[in-house]
Amino acid sequence: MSAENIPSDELAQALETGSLPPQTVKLLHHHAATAKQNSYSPYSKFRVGASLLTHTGEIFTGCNVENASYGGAICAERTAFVKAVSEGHKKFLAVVVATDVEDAFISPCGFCRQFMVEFGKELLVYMTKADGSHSVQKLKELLPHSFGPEDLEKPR
Ligand SMILES: O=c1ccn([C@H]2C[C@H](O)[C@@H](CO)O2)c(=O)[nH]1
Repeated sequence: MSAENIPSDELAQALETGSLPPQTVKLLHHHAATAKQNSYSPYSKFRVGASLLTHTGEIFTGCNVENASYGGAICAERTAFVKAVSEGHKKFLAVVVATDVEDAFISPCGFCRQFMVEFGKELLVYMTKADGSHSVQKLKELLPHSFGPEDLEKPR
């Protein structure tokens, strides 16, 4: 976890407006890009880092971790989520994904979208280019008509 937490007024603004202040996105991208340096991706050579902002302002990071079995690879987003959840966090405001791709905003894979929707559809997903410029969408826009924990509570 980062020692630098995000101030509560910025978190309140994010909840109200559905976006984070530019300096917060910049900080989160910096953390994601730093985590990307630890990417273990000898097979794809596609480095990914993610930073995850909790609703109380903590930042967790992750990178993709590949495996000789190929199918055992874990994406950067899921690494960050698992780190945060296993430290007791379950409410999140935003995730920022960083790659080395220069001319496209890389968005989370379908598996990660499903994994993340478990913890809330309102999550802000910041997709970035290598230079830190970004595109942002809510998870519910990236994964419409999703299946989630609430469905398991429906009468059957
Ligand atoms: O949003 C993404 C997309 C891909 N990957 C990883 C999985 C694999 O290690 C490599 C190539 O797909 O990139 C991520 O970590 N996050």
